[in-house]
Amino acid sequence: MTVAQQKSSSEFALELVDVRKSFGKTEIIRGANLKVKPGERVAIIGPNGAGKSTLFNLISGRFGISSGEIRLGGARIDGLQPYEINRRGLARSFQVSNLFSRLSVFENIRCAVLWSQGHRYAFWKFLADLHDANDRAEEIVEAVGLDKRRDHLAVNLTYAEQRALEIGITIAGGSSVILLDEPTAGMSKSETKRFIQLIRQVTEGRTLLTVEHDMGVVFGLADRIAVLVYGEVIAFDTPEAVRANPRVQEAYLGSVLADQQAAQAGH
Ligand SMILES: Nc1ncnc2c1ncn2[C@@H]1O[C@H](COP(=O)(O)OP(=O)(O)OP(=O)(O)O)[C@@H](O)[C@H]1O
Repeated sequence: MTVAQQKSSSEFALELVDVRKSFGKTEIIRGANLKVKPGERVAIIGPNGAGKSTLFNLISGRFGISSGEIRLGGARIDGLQPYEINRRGLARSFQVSNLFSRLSVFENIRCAVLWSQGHRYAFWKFLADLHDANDRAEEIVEAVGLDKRRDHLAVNLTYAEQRALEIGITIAGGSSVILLDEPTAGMSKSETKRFIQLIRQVTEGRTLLTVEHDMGVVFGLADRIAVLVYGEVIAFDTPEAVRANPRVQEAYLGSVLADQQAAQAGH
């Protein structure tokens, strides 16, 4: 049974309780609170330097927190190593540069499936016997729309296809909580639209957190939006409520939406 299939022992898939993080004397995350329900899609937005990437690094265990608590399905995960957090059901998107460029799409995803099952890099001789991993990898290749590219090397994929492969690798272990860092960055408008649809499909039934700058993606994908400003979550609500929130308008969204409208008017 994968972690995603286990019944959560908590009302919340992910909880941040007064999380703080300092680098040296500078406090970057200043008491962040967030309660994400199972199956919710949440976008974290905020100005440059607000601490969005840092928050992802804290949740996924790359950095330790200075104080507070982080809970996954009710159980504390702060203080654990990234691989331990991953085993408990939280997966963070790999960067494109972490793909095995000389392996095919299928092989990349099969590696991720095997890794999630506890195999490391000495598994090659057993590959032919690992039917379950093969079947699961086939399903994921299809789910991320790369079936026609199944046997192509990762290095030969287009950028958008590499990002799709990255999503496939992220979901391969069956994690219940998925963290995606700017999943559509660098894509064209039409690629972005297709990609939002793909993310919606492959994360169906899972909890999704994205860090995102593109407001089109945010409003197209998120059930709720967390607005991070100076290391604090100043609003966590539906897209409509966040858009209408005067504090958010003042701190962030007013200027972002004005910039986007100006950019569109200029085209
Ligand atoms: N490892 C680190 N050591 C010291 N300072 C850091 C470290 N990582 C991040 N910071 C600082 O923390 C602050 C928040 O950075 P972070 O990258 O989390 O913001 P962000 O909201 O993701 O920004 P952006 O939208 O520009 O990506 C910045 O001032 C950054 O310089």
